Amino acid sequence: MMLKMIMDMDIWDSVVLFLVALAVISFTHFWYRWSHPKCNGGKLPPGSMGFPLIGESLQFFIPTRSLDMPHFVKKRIAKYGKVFRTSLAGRPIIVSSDPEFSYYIFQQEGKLVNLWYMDSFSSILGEAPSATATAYIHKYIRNVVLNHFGTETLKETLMSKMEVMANQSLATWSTQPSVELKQSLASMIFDLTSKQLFNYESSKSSANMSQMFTDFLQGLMSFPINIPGTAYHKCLKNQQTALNLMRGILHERLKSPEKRYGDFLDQIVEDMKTEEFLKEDFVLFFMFGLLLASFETISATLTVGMTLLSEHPEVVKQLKEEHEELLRNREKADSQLTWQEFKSLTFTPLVVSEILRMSSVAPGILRKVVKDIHMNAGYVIPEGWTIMVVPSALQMNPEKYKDPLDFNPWRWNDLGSNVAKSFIPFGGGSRNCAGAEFSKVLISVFLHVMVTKYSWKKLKGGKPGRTPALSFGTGGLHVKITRKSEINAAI
Ligand code: HEM
Repeated sequence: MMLKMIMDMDIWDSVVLFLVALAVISFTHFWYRWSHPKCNGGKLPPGSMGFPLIGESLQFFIPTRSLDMPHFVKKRIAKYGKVFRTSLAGRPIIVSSDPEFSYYIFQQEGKLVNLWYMDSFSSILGEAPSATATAYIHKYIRNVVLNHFGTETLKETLMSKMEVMANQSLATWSTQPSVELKQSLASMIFDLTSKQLFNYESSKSSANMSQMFTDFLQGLMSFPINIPGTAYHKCLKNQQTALNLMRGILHERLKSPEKRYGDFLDQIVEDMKTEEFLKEDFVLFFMFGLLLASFETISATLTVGMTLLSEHPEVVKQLKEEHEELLRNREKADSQLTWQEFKSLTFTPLVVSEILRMSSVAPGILRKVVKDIHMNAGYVIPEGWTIMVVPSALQMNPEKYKDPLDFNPWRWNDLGSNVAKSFIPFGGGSRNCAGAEFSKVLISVFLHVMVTKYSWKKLKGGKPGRTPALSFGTGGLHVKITRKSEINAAI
């Protein structure tokens, strides 16, 4: 029957039939190749590559309406186990929520894996840096960040600046009927870090640079289609505007290098004379990255913290007792928090750890595979793939944290080093966050001022979720902040 139909066809029908058959065969072949990527000397970890080109991106971006790990990751772990393969935005990816494997990967820096951001740096530097150059640049970056944001600077000047900043911000906010905390905290921290980085004072500038950065970050987590109207397009435009503003500041500095501001850019401008890799674009991307890494992460963490504290008066009570005890033991009640006092706190660090665990701000920590990785059970991760370690999946793992969605700072009394490999808010290995100490001090100082001088009441919002970046819905977290003296006067 089929044969008769074919024999009855004219030449054009046959050509069309041939082309359709060819297209079906090619597409089936392409689909098969797509869903069964090449893997030499073993098999790939279980998982699915989703649809050609978009992979499983659509499922990945389905929002999760709680602080739990993203739905997508939870579902795939249940189906395939703690290490699985997928494809996101056209890239083959291994997702890990396995503490031992993730720890192993963090230790493989420069051997089996490399930092993903070196790719962007290569395009700025014009060529891929050698392994030695990469290690040198990385060392430079860490040192220069720690010089300006590390323990010594915190002790000497930064912690005191943080307290002044918290006092000023809270005093202003307490005069307002309602404050949206996420945005307000973001601008407060942006002001602190941008001043520390390039002496930027937002009050003296007409451009809202902190908003540009916030919009940039929103777009970064959206689907990467660069056409007008998409979040991604807006994200790239915002990045360009912010970079141009920073370029202007850098040019001013290069014009009169003798002028000193005592900030991070002073050191960079000085080092540009001797360090070849410190080209203008590199410096701008570096500062852009640092600003982004600092203010969004801490403001999101603190907003989650304030939401959780609003729901747990028993934690606020113990926090208050600890900080009021500090004040009682001071000779001068209005003096600033000293490093010694900060180090003497015992309950506050538990609260900060619990806030960091639950907020899991970094949606994923990325590494690029530079040499095939052979795992247990004959699995192989091929060179060129990306590994994404998901902190929320490790930090919300019920095998490690009993009732992981419960905000319970006291759990840290018993956990100690048992969870070292399952507590990675700041990443791990030699690339772990250079701003970890800065962030913990800032959160503690803010809480110190908040609980000793103010009280707050949640008005609306404060429903954190993951998209998969931490999000607070459209409304954020609205609170009324009241100064203690006003509460006392009213009594
Ligand atoms: C709550 C706040 C923060 C969180 C949760 C956070 C998280 C992270 C994470 C997950 C990484 C990646 C680590 C890795 O790849 O293994 C990282 C890297 C980094 N962070 Fe943070 N960060 C925070 C605040 C900051 C701040 C305030 C600064 C700067 C002042 C900063 C500077 C950096 C730098 C420079 C790196 C790259 C380190 C390297 O490659 O050696 N971060 N951060």
